[in-house]
Amino acid sequence: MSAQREMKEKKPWHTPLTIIITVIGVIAIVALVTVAVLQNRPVPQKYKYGIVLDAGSSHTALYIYEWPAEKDNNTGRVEQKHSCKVKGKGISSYAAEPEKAGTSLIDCMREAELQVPTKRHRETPLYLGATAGMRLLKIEDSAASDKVFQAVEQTLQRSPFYYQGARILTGQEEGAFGWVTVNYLDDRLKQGLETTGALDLGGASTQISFVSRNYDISESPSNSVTFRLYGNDYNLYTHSFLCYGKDQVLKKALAHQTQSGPTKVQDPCFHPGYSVKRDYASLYDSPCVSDMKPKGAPSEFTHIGEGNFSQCQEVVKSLFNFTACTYSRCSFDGVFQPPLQGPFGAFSAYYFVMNFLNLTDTSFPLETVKKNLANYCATPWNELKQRHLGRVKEKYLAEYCFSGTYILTLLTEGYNFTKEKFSDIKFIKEIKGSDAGWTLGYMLNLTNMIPAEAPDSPPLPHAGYVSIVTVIAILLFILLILCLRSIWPRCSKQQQIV
Ligand SMILES: O=P(O)(O)OP(=O)(O)OP(=O)(O)OC[C@H]1O[C@@H](n2cnc3c(O)ncnc32)[C@H](O)[C@@H]1O
Ligand SMILES: [Ca+2]
Repeated sequence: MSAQREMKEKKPWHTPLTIIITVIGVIAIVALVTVAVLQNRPVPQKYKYGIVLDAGSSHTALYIYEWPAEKDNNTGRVEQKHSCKVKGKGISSYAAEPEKAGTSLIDCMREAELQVPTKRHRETPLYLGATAGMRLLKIEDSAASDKVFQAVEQTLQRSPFYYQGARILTGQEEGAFGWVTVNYLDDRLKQGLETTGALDLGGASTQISFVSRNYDISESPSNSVTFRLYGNDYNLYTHSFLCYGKDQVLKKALAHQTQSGPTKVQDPCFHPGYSVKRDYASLYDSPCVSDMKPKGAPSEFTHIGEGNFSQCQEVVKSLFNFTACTYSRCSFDGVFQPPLQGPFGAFSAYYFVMNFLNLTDTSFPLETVKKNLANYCATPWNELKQRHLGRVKEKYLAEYCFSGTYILTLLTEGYNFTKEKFSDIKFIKEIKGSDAGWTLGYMLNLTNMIPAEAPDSPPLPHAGYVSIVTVIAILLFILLILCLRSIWPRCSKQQQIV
């Protein structure tokens, strides 16, 4: 009898009640873990889309962006899904035959229809933003600019997407949205990190945008844009220089060298052995140079290369006005610029040109970069053609020496990037798979996808919350078992005594 009692006292959890509690506990824990795993398994992602057409001076490009459908209220990342380069030149080049500006877009619009799932077409916003090419056409011939827009609108309205309009961006918008794109893609805005300045070099205009601490925005209000993004305030300095894109600045350089109306121009910015006939009418056809056209010039001139970097730099420098400045400090042409600050990302033609010239590595001293460019400029034209033609457009190849010289001069003399500051510049094409440019920032702004305030988020991520609940449940269960183990012998003892 006493031996039996001892056995019961030593193994109280072998009673039917303890076994039932243990089984229920195990089932509860398995159920809890299963729910947690199922809840956290990846579900097939649904996306939303947005389309922006960048109608630049030299060409038009279509960008498709996508973001997770259930997260569009500010937490999902917007990424570039696809881009399409419209064949031919920019829409402003169709001033004489505006319908063609519309039809030129059709191929890329078809591509977009295939890229965006059909059931999303009607809700996908579609925007077109035109930049410096259309700004110049509007100055030159406002009626022609309107006709180009009408033609473009006709094509876009026929698309199945949710067309939201076509317009010319101001230079300020172009600069500011380029800055938003770069900093959004780098995740600098959400985290409130120091921002990256944006340098954009187009065909007809160029933009510089950066945040400069302690700068007085009231000194030049037209150069300042204020943003409140994710709970942080930014005072952005931005300026767009019309006629300082690389195509228009080349016209300015040639205009500068043909003021006496010569039949022959010896140009230090083109390679030795380069010789091409050009006509005065097409050189002076833009508002950037039209008022400089020499009177009584012949119909054409021979453009001859000399390949001399330092002389080329003198020609380029002469295009900037460094004397007129009514502010405390200026970049050039009397434009206010606060002190440069922070890292910079330089994209579009900055990247195309410096990448071709193998000069994107800014850890090299500026002097070395200049020496390499000087060697390149002195290379005979025939040698370059043999090396690159077939892979590089002849027009681009002929102009890399000029463009490289312009880029270095603009950065160092124009914006005042000193030897030390030069290494703060990174030449970039894209960030995490999305092209650097104004289009993404433009769409994020128009779709209100960057909130002014930081979104409130739960203190723990979902997976963390489930893990903690599971661990606590297991601990409680163990506690219960321990408790039963210590109480049960006494209970059973009492039962036995009774
Ligand atoms: O911003 P805007 O001034 O309106 O002009 P855009 O948008 O058309 O200008 P891009 O950045 O597309 O191109 C800038 C310039 O670079 C030229 N370009 C494009 N690809 C190039 C390459 O691979 N090599 C050299 N130049 C290139 C292009 O013809 C333009 O003159
Ligand atoms: Ca551009």
